[in-house]
Amino acid sequence: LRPSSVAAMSTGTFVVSQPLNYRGGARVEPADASGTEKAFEPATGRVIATFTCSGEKEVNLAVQNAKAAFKIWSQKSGMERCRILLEAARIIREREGEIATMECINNGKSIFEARLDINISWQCLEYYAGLAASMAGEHIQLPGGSFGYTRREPLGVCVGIGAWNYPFQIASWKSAPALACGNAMVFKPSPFTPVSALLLAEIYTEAGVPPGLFNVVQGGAATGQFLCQHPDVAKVSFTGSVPTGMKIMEMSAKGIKPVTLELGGKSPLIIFSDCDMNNAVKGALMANFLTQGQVCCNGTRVFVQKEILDKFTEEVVKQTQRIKIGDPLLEDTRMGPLINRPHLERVLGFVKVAKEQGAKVLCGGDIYVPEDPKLKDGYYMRPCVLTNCRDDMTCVKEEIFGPVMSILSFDTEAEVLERANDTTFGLAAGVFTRDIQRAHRVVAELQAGTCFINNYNVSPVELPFGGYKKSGFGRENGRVTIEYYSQLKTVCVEMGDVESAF
Ligand SMILES: NC(=O)c1ccc[n+]([C@@H]2O[C@H](COP(=O)([O-])OP(=O)(O)OC[C@H]3O[C@@H](n4cnc5c(N)ncnc54)[C@H](O)[C@@H]3O)[C@@H](O)[C@H]2O)c1
Ligand SMILES: C[N+](C)(C)CCCC=O
Repeated sequence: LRPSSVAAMSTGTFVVSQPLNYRGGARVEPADASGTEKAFEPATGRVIATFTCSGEKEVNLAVQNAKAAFKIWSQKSGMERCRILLEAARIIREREGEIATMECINNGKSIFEARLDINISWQCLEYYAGLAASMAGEHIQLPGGSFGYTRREPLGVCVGIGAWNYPFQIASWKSAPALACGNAMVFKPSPFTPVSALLLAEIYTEAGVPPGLFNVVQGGAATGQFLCQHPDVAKVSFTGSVPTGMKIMEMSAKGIKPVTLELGGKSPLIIFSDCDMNNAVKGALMANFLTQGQVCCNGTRVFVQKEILDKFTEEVVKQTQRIKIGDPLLEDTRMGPLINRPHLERVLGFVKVAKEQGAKVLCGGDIYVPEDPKLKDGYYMRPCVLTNCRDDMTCVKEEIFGPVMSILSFDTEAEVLERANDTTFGLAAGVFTRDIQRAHRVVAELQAGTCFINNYNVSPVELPFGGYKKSGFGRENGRVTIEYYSQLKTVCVEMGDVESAF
């Protein structure tokens, strides 16, 4: 794939002809199989790749390659790792258009958003390159001239398993801190979006990592299980649903492997009547409709204080109806298709149940057929705003993972806090208010790993991201993630004689 050819690509033309596994610094066909999968272009419903899912033998080969590369990489100084990661970040930036185009074709998100995702990805590599160079232990003075020190050491071969909504970004968020700490990685993308992780693998190689440091194996649950159960894997970092997260944790527990779990959510967004209305409306759209609503941290339970309910709702509906749906590769498109047909039907099913349970559809919630004939088999729907919602409705309780916003009204701060926290999820939350004291008081009470004040779904790589409660544990991004990809060795040094108890 060369930048010029891919960047110039139009919807309905791309097919994958190269192998989709990456091992030992090159694309390879897997050594064995556990079935085949098809990847689609959601915009047209076309198959763009049919590929073999990796079996146990291929997973083992990838892990062995990673082990060999780990020996070389883990001996490098932080500065040496920093230079290579910076070079990888530079290449991603240079190839942003090509990578964004691939992401757009395979995932369906608009090219506008795909560029933002790739932008965040190279920033993530830059950030951890910087931290690689400054990673250090402590020196601790002990009595009698003795002393101790700590070494922050890598874990070994880490496994990354990704979801389909942010394919390149997830691969970057996992690999950048892992590699910065001196680890190797075997990454398994979602079988729905197998393509862009290969571009990252090629970029790492071009930047100068040892062959085998970052490998890609393709497949679904069976391949993922081989990875999690492999005895030479030191850690699993998983992004996906709560039910799969539970399985990953169970498998990892058997090998006493640390896990990072980035799982689903049903996050609250609280709009107080003293908010800046313009910003609150924009925030609600950002909280619900990025990537066709298929975002883990979306604020889909929008609690609006009664005094401004009508005005806010009217404006949200007006702006939602203006969202340009269609070919995701067109510059002015802001909403593309959902990931696949079954998922589209699942999301439409949630809207149907919401209506049956008494919610009112103010806009959207139905299939959208673009005028362009080549898009007629794509998976489009119109973004939906629901009102008359109650806390016990399915649309308010369950993660829909589609463009469906539920508006709920509230009277008091105490009431909305209790309702906002009444969920088993705890990924994110947001609050819009001009009252700075209230803003901080409210976020202190919200049971969520990431809270936004007067904005939503921005993700600076300097800030840790992750969940409370069933939304998982461990963090991605920020300085703290170094702790999730390294272990601390304590060295105790005696400068005198041994005082034996015997
Ligand atoms: N918290 C976050 O950062 C974050 C980010 C993106 C998506 N998500 C969540 O991901 C979900 C949507 O993604 P999805 O549908 O791809 O999730 P999923 O759980 O179905 O799959 C995620 C990944 O796990 C793999 N997998 C499935 N079964 C497995 C098993 N038994 N063993 C090992 N691997 C297995 C899949 O092949 C895929 O690569 C949503 O719930 C969303 O909220 C969370
Ligand atoms: C970049 N966002 C919008 C914060 C999404 C992070 C990953 C969640 O699905």
